[in-house]
Amino acid sequence: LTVELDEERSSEISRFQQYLQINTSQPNPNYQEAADFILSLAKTLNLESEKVDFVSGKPVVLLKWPGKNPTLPSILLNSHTDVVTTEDHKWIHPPFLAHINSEGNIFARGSQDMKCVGMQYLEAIRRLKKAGFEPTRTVYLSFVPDEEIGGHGGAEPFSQSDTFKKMNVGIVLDEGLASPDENYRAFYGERSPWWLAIKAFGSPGHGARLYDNTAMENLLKSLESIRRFRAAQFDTVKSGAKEEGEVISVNMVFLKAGTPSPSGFVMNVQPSQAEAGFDIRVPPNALHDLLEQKIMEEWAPSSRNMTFEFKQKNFGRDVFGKPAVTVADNSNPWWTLLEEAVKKAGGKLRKPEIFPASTDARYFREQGLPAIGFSPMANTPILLHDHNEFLNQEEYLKGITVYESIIEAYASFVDSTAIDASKDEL
Ligand SMILES: CSCC[C@H](NC(C)=O)C(=O)O
Ligand SMILES: [Zn+2]
Ligand SMILES: [Zn+2]
Repeated sequence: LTVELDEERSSEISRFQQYLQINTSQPNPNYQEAADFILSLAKTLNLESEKVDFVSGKPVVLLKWPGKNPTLPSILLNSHTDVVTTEDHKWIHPPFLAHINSEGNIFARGSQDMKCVGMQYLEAIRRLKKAGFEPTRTVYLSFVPDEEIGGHGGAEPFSQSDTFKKMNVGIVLDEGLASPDENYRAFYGERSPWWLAIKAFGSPGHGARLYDNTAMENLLKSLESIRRFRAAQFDTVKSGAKEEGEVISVNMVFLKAGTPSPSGFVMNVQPSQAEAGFDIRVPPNALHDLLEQKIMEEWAPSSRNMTFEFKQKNFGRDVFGKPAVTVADNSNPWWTLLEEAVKKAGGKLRKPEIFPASTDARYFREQGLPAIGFSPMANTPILLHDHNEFLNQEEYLKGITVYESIIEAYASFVDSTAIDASKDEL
């Protein structure tokens, strides 16, 4: 049952609750209130702050903790301010109340994805400042809008802006996933979203007739082919040969066909068109050309009177055309520092993974920057986008300690090449 928290810990929890209580759910997020809240916290921490609308009405809040050596590349701690929608009546506690139950579980939309991380960054900085720590590298925090709908109003324009270039970012931290066991998870890349809609056309006709080339039949052939492909990919995950992030996933997300009638659908007319939509996720090293060919030749061939359209398509490539992944071994000091810092804070890390869905980290990787996805939530069921999303308060507080350790290590890190480079400039 709940442990009594001291005053400092109680205020950390209560600030988290306040952030969760701001309804920033898509499609109508209250961004202004969230921005005002973050700016008010920044003031209490003496951080420099700026609000930039790269897209009108979609504020990015930028905070800065200046380092002693501003010539060194900076650290960027990114989080998104929006959350996904909720079906309120299916929750045991209202999703924007941030109710804490007797076990210390804080129920709210965004408690895992990812208001926890945004607040933990700030609380870690609060603790580090109180302990008298001074960063060598500059630490930036970005609170960005619209991650849940693709980042086109947030991280995408931000990562491509002059404001971003001037920040001279050397490493980005962004969101990860909860872990049901005691090990934290860290992500060095992610699958690219391909959201595909296919349409089949065919001759309409009497519902009792058997004839070739109906729209439904044309679409069904695609569905059979896609289902076989999905099953084969899933089998390699089930057998343990591959991780979820290493295969192509294809899930049907809509089906649209039939001739409407006041009582539902006309039952004795075979319709002249039928559509289906798929959420496809493509691993960084997958062969894009082969998949595209498959879509053209098997899933939506024009020879079967079919067309297709991508609602979202990202190749996950950096500026050099290489898969946008971050090196996750000891040849990347940022990776080693993260591993050591987590350990020092008493945590354990699973081996690095490909994030199965999408995050804003892809935009920073596309700029050629290392970015690690990490949300310190161990012993926690994965509830992002689900009903009754919650995070335990003890786990939240532990996460702050983990970030204290990471931020201290990152902001103090001075490698020899960086020293040489900064000397050259003098
Ligand atoms: C195409 S952007 C959508 C982003 C969203 N992110 C997560 C983590 O759910 C997703 O993967 O669907
Ligand atoms: Zn998220
Ligand atoms: Zn999300």
